[in-house]
Amino acid sequence: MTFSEWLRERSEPAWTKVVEHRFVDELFAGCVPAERMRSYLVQDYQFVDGFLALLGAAVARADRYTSRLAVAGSIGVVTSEENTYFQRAFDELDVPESDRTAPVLDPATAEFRELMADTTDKGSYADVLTVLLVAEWTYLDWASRAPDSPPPNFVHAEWIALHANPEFRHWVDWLRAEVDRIGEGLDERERARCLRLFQHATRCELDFFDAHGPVPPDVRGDGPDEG
Ligand SMILES: Cc1ncc(C[n+]2csc(CCO)c2C)c(N)n1
Repeated sequence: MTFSEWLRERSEPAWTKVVEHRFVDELFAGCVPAERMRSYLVQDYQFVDGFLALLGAAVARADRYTSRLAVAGSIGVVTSEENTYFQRAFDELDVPESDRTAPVLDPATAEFRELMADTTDKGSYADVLTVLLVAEWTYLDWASRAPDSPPPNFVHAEWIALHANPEFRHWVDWLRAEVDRIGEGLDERERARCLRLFQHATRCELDFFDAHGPVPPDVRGDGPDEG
């Protein structure tokens, strides 16, 4: 078993709960209510900000030029196609300026950003890759379940298409191979540390989807679900 497979297996059942989340099924069916799609994307834009900083740390800490190049290539995607999607979706969903730039963060977003910020500041190249891998691989895995026919609304359809395409698969394949390569040089303690990070990031992904329902109000404890 490769190191990346081991990390994922040891992060069950949370991993599969992310990949098969109800939010994903609703997205495929094009029936995430606008209010929930809005809150998800507003929070995710804040996630992507921290994620971009983490990609920067990967460029800085990579042990060779070809790895820096591969990571830098993915930065181009986040800053171009992905960024225009957010702007167009925000327009479609009438997201006010304040929520685009400085929304109140959900606890799930805040925790994920803290994990990424800590890793950006203090993590080794292996640590940085581990957190990146969870964020990319979970998204590839859920998107791989997408039905052939896209939902009619572009906000739903493009969010699926951004993660269900051969370029994205290629990038995640590269990340996995890179984690496997770096994993070979790690000692026991460093591997255990990567596993803890992988499990923590997987839990953050699950909390992130859970925060955008549908979860009964008594479970979230913050009033009726308006979706
Ligand atoms: C909570 C959360 N986790 C993971 C992703 C996936 N993701 C983040 S940036 C990016 C661009 C490709 O490199 C992708 C696919 C997300 N959007 N939101």
